[in-house]
Amino acid sequence: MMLRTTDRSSFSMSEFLRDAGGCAVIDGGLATELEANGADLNDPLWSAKCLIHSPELIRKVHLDYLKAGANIITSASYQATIRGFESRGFSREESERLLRKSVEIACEARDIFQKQYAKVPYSGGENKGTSNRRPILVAASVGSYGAYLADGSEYSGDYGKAITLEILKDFHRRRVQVLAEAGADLIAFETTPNKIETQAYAELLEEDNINIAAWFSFNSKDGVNVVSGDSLTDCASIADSCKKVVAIGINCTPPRYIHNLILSIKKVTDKPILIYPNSGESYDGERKEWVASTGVSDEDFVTYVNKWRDAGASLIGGCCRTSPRTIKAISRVLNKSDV
Ligand code: MET
Ligand SMILES: [Zn+2]
Repeated sequence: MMLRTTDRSSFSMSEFLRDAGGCAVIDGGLATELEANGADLNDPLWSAKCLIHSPELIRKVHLDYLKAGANIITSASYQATIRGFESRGFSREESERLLRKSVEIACEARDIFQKQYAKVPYSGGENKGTSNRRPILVAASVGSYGAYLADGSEYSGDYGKAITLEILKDFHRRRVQVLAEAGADLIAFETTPNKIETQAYAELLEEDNINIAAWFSFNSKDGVNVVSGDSLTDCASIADSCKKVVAIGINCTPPRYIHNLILSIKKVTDKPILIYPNSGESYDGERKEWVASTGVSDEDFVTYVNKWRDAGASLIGGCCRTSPRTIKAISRVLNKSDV
């Protein structure tokens, strides 16, 4: 029997962006929208808890984002890790099955949307390049090692001296392989807090048995560097050098910082730039809640969108505490005709 491995590393972001009309809409916050739909995610697995208990809710939220105009939906695997599932009593096989399930749920939502809701279904293949239909990608989310630790270190990027490049590669390797083979179009490395993890992802993508395109997305809390204090341009340059990386950008960062960060990234890459800021509220890791005072309304958020596009971003969406309403507003600003 011949073994076939899926090779999605030849995915073309420029073709996708052309089909999407030059600019694409990323979905909004997944975990926070699951919470808005009633899920209790106060758990080290965060949104991945729903893979075990409420997959239908994940499908609904993906579908809500597609109905709001998203071109890219991001799977519920941000905090889904083999080690995390194993520590909850799942076997290695069951843990891998849950990872695959995150991608399958997103693919199901895309299928349902294309059959039931899309005004003009996307058929890909022979119809590629024809106008008047919305291309949709499934991105498999990979959150950082800090997200797995669930101790707030995805927002400090401080893993301590004991964590080496090899440890990070070993932590992510099988997870990325499983997600890559589950049918996603690309991997979304999200909320990447430091340079060492950026390097780990880049080296993993060069390995023979990982064949998928990826985007690298960083977070910042000062509008200049990534959250650890490492240089954003150093991190973006690592991403730029990696052939499998098809877009580079920023997520889960307050909207007010985004413009400057786009300009920094643009200095070191010609690859497409993606941004999906959070609502501007900040997460208090100790109290485990969002602090609302500096939040940006959906109206305010979308007033930034044209500015971000003019600065060079071509994939725009939202992260934590943004919702299908935010995505609908972004789609309208970007003139998506089918929303
Ligand atoms: N894609 C993830 C989500 O929206 C990103 C979380 S950032 C902490 O749930
Ligand atoms: Zn976020």
